[in-house]
Amino acid sequence: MACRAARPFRVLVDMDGVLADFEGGLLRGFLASYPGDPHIELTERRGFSAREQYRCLREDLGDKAASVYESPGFFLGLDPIPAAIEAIQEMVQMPNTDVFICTSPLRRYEYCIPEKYSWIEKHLGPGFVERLILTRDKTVVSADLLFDDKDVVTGVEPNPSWEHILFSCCHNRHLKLQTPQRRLESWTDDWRAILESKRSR
Ligand SMILES: Cc1cn([C@H]2C[C@H](OP(=O)(O)O)[C@@H](CO)O2)c(=O)[nH]c1=O
Ligand SMILES: [Mg+2]
Repeated sequence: MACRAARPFRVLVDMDGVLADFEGGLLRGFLASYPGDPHIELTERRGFSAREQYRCLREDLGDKAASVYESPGFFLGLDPIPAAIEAIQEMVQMPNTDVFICTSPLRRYEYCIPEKYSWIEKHLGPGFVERLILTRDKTVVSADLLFDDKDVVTGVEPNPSWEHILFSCCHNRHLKLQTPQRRLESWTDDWRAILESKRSR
């Protein structure tokens, strides 16, 4: 029987909270749109859903927070996470490595989807748009690693092929990981070591 050559190592990189600063953009947009209302400082953020935490602060604030990220221009206007652009540009050049950006669109997708494409083109160039995977279920995408700021990434596949590396973000910083779960603190942390350790397993 013919042997199949091993495929290149495959990395999925999440977008919001990992490449694009969703939380910083939300706070900035909220303060601009609702200056008289209470807000949540980034150091006080807990839990993945900003809408839920704003709703707990005061019932009407959940919808106000959502109105910020559902507005035209929100996703395109997000700042890159520090050192993210340099890191993914370097990663994509690594030999025997395939890199994809794997992101979930909002349910209200009309601005979010085209703006995610435009953001990639703006910050990483048109060639990178080819690497964009949009899915509400990341568990069905096969890869070796997934860098994602969401603490629990679930879907229809109970045993995803990737190892989830939790990317630190204001809403997950306080979480204590269960062994053997791993974290990347930032793009200035040693992401190369994570790739190499997984590659050699
Ligand atoms: C509603 C919401 C969305 N998002 C991001 C996650 C998804 O992008 P990503 O998969 O790139 O992290 C996108 C749609 O839900 O918006 C947050 O990060 N926090 C939120 O509270
Ligand atoms: Mg994310």
